[in-house]
Amino acid sequence: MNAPVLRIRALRCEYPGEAGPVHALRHVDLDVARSSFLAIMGPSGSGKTTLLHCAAGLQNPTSGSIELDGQDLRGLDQTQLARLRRRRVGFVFQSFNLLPALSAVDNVELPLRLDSRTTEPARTTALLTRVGLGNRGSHRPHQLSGGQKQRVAVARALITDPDIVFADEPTGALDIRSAREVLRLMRELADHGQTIIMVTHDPVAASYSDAVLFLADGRIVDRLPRPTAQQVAGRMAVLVESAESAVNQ
Ligand SMILES: Nc1ncnc2c1ncn2[C@@H]1O[C@H](COP(=O)(O)OP(=O)(O)OP(=O)(O)O)[C@@H](O)[C@H]1O
Repeated sequence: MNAPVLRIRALRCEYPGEAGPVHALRHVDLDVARSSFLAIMGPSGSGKTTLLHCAAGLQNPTSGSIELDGQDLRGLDQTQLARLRRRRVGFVFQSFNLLPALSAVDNVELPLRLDSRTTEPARTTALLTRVGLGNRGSHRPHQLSGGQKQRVAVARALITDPDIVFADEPTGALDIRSAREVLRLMRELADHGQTIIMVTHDPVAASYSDAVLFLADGRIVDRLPRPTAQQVAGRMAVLVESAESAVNQ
């Protein structure tokens, strides 16, 4: 593999808990290739969100290293981490997180404005066209369907030309048809060179990725390249069952 765009080594993350520390990530090593679409799955509480947040510079791990395109996040102070989040990564959330008072165009341009950078109307229009909403630029979120809102959110994530787009349950709030549209879009983006890391509970969503990483109890326990939804569902059933029997012991 060429130099990975994301390189994680010996990552551990603990939270304080009443009965001692909660080990959310125990020892995670991970290389993510540029232009790849990676899905992260695992039972509830297995550490998916923690891994996504650490990798995106939203949260400091307890120990271990994270390199984004060769830059070690460990040495960065909060201001530098905020700049890295604004410029080098994009986010897509289950709940869209669009500002209701702003048009689609203004929502897409928001990351540039927050970073005091100039906007280029032609680029915004091109991005909205790329996500299939070229004629919806003046619409506000309440005038858009769930799938359209999420496609605006994808365009917003792309406006800074990020190294990686992190998507946390991007189809969790969508009906099946809208979810498929968003997933097809993400697949197309990855085919055109965009690196995407997506946390999902949905085996069908995971089947759009190049590979699925399975977490259990804070560790990577399996990896499935070129996944089918059936294969993913089968592996998840085994992991959920063993997580449940561990809790009941
Ligand atoms: N802020 C926190 N304080 C204490 N414990 C936390 C905190 N955030 C997460 N945890 C714990 O860390 C572990 C991993 O949580 P995380 O949210 O990363 O899992 P997840 O796989 O994303 O779960 P889900 O699928 O339910 O969203 C869980 O045991 C969780 O209870």
